[in-house]
Amino acid sequence: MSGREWSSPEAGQVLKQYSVPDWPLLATYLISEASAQKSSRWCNYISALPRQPYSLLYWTRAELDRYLEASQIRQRAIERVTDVIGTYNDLRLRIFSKYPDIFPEEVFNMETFRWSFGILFSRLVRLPSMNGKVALVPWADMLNHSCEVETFLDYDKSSQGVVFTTDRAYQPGEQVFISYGKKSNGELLLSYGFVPKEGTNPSDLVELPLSLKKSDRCYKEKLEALKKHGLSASQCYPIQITGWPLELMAYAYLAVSPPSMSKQFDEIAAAASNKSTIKKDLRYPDIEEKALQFILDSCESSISKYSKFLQASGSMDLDVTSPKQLNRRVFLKQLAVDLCTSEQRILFRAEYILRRRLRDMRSGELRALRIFDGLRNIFK
Ligand SMILES: C[S@@+](CC[C@H](N)C(=O)[O-])C[C@H]1O[C@@H](n2cnc3c(N)ncnc32)[C@H](O)[C@@H]1O
Repeated sequence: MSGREWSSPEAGQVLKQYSVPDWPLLATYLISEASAQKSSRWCNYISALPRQPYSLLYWTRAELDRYLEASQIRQRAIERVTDVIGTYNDLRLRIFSKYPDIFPEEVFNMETFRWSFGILFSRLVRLPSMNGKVALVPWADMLNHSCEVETFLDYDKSSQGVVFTTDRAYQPGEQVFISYGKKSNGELLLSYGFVPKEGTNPSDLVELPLSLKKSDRCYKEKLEALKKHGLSASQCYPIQITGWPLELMAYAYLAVSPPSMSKQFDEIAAAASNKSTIKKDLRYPDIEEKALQFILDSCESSISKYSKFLQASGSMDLDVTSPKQLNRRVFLKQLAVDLCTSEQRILFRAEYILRRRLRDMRSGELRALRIFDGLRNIFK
């Protein structure tokens, strides 16, 4: 973005001088152009943008705590809000405060940054053909997402524009969708403020938190091994309706492994790290049952958190003082119910698979024990 493209060229020059990265640069640009109103070349585009994008950036901390307590997306939203506040404060301290005439606080403040970041999170397009460069693409960002299409926006060199090709035939007047990428329902809520219909998103997943037990005799050694591979005593792993990653199983092996396996702690912790490039399907038959039980316990503890929220949501006091606030709270609560229902559904599936695997293992062991007892009786 060159200085000439700014309605306020001085603002563009200052940001260039400070080598501001893409996202904060675009966020500042958007605010600057919005404040230029009719004299901005993007006036029509900006006036069509939502005043309040629907992302989780616009949920208060109390709303996140209340409605998303069961989901790990709550933590992601808190981190995102913190990042946006941090980015704004950094720009304010390093740049805006030094050029108050170019960046007056009435225009460049936390509220306008929350808006511009909300717009970026819900409308930026990543262009694979331009090495993943991000861009706001007027018209293309009017397209809604569908989990059922495989149509992505990209830069096309021959036509020198952003294009997409539909993956199916559409009837005249029918709504055309694109894909915002293979994102879970939680990620779609986080950035775009909506949750797809239940069971329609093949990329959906739930983050399952796992933790080492504080009472573990090898807690210190295991934690050390985890830290060495960039992990901590509590880790989240994605579970999909189709299964879970090898890293999750490795973490479970580490959590249940006895002191006699201390020599393998490092190898297991490495396999639990998704940073390791060599994916290793570790197998420790002696502790497999314990590891599966550990995952099952974690699933059940998460499921009960979702159940508690979903049961309470029916009779939840929305604590409002105006009809406008009531509409907002009803809307947010419904989004949270939809998200929690979809995440809990994945956990129910994992619980079913784990219980069946454990039952098969245990009945196999029982059969082996019976055969062993039978043989012992014969020899008696
Ligand atoms: C890139 S814009 C898409 C165009 C949008 N309708 C608009 O012009 O504001 C992204 C926003 O559209 C909405 N959106 C996109 N796909 C949706 C869907 N499948 N269901 C509900 N809302 C959707 C969300 O509010 C999201 O933040």
